[in-house]
Amino acid sequence: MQVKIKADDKAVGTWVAQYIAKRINDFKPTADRPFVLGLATGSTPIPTYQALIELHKAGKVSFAHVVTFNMDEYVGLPQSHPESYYSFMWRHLFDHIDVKKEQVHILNGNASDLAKECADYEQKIRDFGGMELIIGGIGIDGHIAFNEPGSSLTSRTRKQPLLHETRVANSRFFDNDISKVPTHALTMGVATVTDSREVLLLVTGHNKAEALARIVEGAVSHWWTASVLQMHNHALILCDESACDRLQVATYKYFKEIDV
Ligand SMILES: N[C@@H]1[C@@H](O)[C@H](O)[C@@H](COP(=O)(O)O)O[C@@H]1O
Repeated sequence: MQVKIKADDKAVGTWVAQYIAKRINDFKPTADRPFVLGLATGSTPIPTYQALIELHKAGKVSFAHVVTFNMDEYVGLPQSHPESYYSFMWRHLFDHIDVKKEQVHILNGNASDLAKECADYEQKIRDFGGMELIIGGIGIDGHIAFNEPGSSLTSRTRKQPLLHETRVANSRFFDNDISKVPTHALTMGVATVTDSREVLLLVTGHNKAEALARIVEGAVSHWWTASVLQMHNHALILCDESACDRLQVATYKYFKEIDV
């Protein structure tokens, strides 16, 4: 696991967008051999999406042969709801780049058979040969996608109850009214995420400082599910200065020194 420390969330977004664009361009995707990209929601990736849109508009990257899979979606929230992850992704990224609806995959939290929806999603990822790169954020409790504390590190795409803490955090998108926040989500499992050949974790802001310290310095644990990235052979954490507030000085200096 490698850690790169940037000044702020904007610098993280710029770096990650340039990195994604380079990975897509180096891959030289075609219709028969698309680049399979995993994507996330939340406020953390927004600067990355803004920077990706700018790169696209400047002609530096095309998504014509990119296939996307989103990490998660709320259960029972209408797709048209402004806070569904479907709406989020179109609003913040897909509406502004050259991606067509059929290239985009987002779990359907209103499917009549949710278990089948999850199994089919896993199969679809496999049919595309697996994900080349996935980007994600973390919750304040260290969850990756919606893999709340206690999720098996070998878990697969499934329905997951949301912790009270997560619903409180996400209530800011629902008029600060926790009763409006869905109680369940469909989420890629931890192992679905780590099957990606490369994982980029974005961690910004002081409220993620404890999670970052646990994930980087703590033991691999189902209690801080993103800590599983310690076991991944191509995982990169992009964080900003304020997210480093709880790292040991030696850890901070080490990652600064080796990032040349
Ligand atoms: N399911 C999402 C996660 O994918 C995201 O990482 C997390 C943090 O969101 P934010 O980036 O807004 O702090 O929120 C939700 O729980």
